[in-house]
Amino acid sequence: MSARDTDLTRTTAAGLADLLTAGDVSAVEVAQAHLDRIAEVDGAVHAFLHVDAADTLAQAGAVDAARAAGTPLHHLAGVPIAVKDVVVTRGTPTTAGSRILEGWIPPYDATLVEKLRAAGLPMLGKTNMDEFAMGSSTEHSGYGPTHNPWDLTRIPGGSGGGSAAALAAFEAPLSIGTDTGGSIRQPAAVTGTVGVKPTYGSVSRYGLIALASSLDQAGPCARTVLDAALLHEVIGGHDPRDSTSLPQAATGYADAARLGGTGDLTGVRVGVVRELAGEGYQREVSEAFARSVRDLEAAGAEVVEVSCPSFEAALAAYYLILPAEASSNLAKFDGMRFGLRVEPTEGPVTAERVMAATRGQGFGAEVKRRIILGTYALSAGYYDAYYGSAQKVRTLIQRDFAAAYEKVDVLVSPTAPTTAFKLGEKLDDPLAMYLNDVATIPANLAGVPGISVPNGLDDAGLPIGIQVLAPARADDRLYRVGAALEHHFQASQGAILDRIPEVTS
Ligand SMILES: NC(=O)C[C@H](N)C(=O)O
Repeated sequence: MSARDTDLTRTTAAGLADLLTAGDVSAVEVAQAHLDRIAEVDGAVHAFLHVDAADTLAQAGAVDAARAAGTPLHHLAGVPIAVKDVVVTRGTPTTAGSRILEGWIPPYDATLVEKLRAAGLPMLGKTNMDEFAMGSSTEHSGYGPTHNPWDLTRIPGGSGGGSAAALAAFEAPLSIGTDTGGSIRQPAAVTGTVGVKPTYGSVSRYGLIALASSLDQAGPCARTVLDAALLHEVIGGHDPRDSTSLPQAATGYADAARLGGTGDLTGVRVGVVRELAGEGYQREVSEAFARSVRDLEAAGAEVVEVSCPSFEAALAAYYLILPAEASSNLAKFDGMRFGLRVEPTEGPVTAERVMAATRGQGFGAEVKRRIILGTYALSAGYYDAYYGSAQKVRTLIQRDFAAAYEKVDVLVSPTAPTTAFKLGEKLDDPLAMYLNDVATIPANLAGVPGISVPNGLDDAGLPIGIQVLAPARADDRLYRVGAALEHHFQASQGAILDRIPEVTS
């Protein structure tokens, strides 16, 4: 790999866009540099499930040709991107990390993929994830785990560990994730990258393989807050093909990031959520959070403590609502319509027996656990006690957010209770795994947006994240406050990813 290639893979998306616009590099060169990097390190990281170099280079070549012909292009045209494998891509295998979808090639593109293609962002490949986005470590992938580039013996977070690891390993400058309970923000936190869960309904769900439809939200992942904002503007906006899509354009995010990048937060009211700090958080995570709160005050923000008592019940409510919705969404994987089909080894080949054999073999243990939980929670005699109660908690959480936002503009908390743990450490303990999302889940239940921004390293040199939450449709505030936090952190300690050890295969 040449020195120039190294520079291109370490350049931000905004920086690459400037180089491309100025004609200093071609889209093919940028794509090739990232493909070389993937070839060099992905054997060790395993961020990608599928890479098709010829296809990526063809997309990049088309951008170069359009530029040469004088066609007006989007500013990010030619900046390559990795896409989580839960997002359907026409002609490119899409598995959602599950063996049950092995070999399935979608006949259409998700709306967000159409938007990426229209803006000219060449797709580098599909990234690894926990099966159907169920997990916080990417170890539940049917295709083997992704390794955290900071320490290959540790998890990269989940479910979108591949999308986060690809950024931290400099394999891609941008990626797409989905966040149902924290799957964009928690991987961002444990890999030292930036991840945004937009307001529910602000990025189309059309073409996402649904986990829990009332919670799922696709969003941008990047190495800087500005890059995430630029990507959000590409993928966001109303989509008539998604019945829960908001009638709102995705504009003003990059401007908000630039404003926050000055470091000034005069007049911004920030709430520290009492229930999302303190007990159960790793010491260094709490210390880093306290330091950022002082940074926010120094930046001119007015910081107060707020209480959201029902957040204590968020995790429990989530683990009723999510399995209930997932058990219904996953019913379509029946061995007849998509991907895997397993016939019973003996006896008659009936539809029911093909379904049982396919689902028995095609789904992993975590998926089966949640289907069973969800089916139980929805069953006639228990519906009110479980699903009904969980929906009531959801309303209480929404009310807590609404009351908090009467007093403050944004809320802050640590993103995840701990830094990256060892591969295998929590695999036999589902509850310990679920607790990773304790601070991220309330936002999904309420539909409000959140961002995770790098916020330091623990004593072992592993990244820590801070989360900013805003009211629905006020995603611009995430970018303003997130960029200010990034600015102050970098001014005192430099960019976190400058301290990542080189990946050795
Ligand atoms: N997709 C997510 O946000 C999922 C979350 N980590 C879970 O296991 O449910």
